Amino acid sequence: MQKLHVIKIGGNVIDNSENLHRFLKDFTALEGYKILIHGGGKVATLVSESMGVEAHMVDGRRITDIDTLRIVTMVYAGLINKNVVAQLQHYGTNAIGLTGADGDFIRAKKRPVKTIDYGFVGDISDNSINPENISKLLEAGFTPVFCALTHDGEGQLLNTNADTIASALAVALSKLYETTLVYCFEKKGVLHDINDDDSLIRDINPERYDQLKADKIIHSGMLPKMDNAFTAIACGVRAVIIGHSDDLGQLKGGHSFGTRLSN
Ligand SMILES: Nc1ncnc2c1ncn2[C@@H]1O[C@H](COP(=O)(O)OP(=O)(O)O)[C@@H](O)[C@H]1O
Ligand SMILES: CC(=O)N[C@@H](CCC(=O)OP(=O)(O)O)C(=O)O
Repeated sequence: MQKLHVIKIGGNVIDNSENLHRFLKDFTALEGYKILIHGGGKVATLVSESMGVEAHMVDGRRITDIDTLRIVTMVYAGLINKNVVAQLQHYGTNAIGLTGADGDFIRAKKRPVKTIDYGFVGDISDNSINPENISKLLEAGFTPVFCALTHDGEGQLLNTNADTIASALAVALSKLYETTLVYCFEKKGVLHDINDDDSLIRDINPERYDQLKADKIIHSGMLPKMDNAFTAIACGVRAVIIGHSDDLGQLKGGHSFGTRLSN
């Protein structure tokens, strides 16, 4: 089996042009098949509020009414995706920018209304990604760059968390490739103390994760990220790394970095 890296980059890195450029250069230098997924929640919130549309998040998910959907479509599929693709072309990666609607690569279902109406937020279910179709792009020499939008197959775009898209892509593609999922953000990895980069936790298994959650060492945005990561491992992804975008270059020599999750 050939190797594949599925790499997600978070909103705080996208927001910092120096970090973003360093990351995109290191991403280009990484050999073999790769797919990039970017978030951009922070930029979407800024643009939304500048247009007079208040941003609401519940459990790390954006309440996406029709005005918010229009804004996130402009920001994720337009502003961020096309800038990332243009920079990657500049560094020498033949990137192709995509939403889940392009090529029918990622379908999702609008989240049903229970106690909360999330609006146009999509959940990805099993078999909603066809890995063979994405593989055709990889084999043709393209590097897919996905933003945080999916579609329902009936003409409706949906907003889907970028960590979830990365995990779902990694799981689907692990049927064809030996896949490593990498979550890059602005910290060294999962930390004992989020203000101390020297407090990196190098390995976490599900038992340790339960303990770290109970001790409130892991909280907020890191919770859904870890849940997505453990789901990926349970479903066939070979390894998951959570670490700083500046350290991606370490993968080049076959080294690891940040926090490594295992079963
Ligand atoms: N133990 C921890 N170690 C590192 N970050 C943590 C931890 N617990 C909570 N966090 C928070 O999780 C955030 C990352 O989640 P999120 O903002 O969703 O990431 P992304 O930028 O990739 O979208 C960090 O910025 C940090 O504030
Ligand atoms: C449904 C939902 O919440 N979608 C996310 C998609 C962007 C994202 O995931 O961005 P980060 O990775 O930068 O957080 C949102 O709109 O914020």
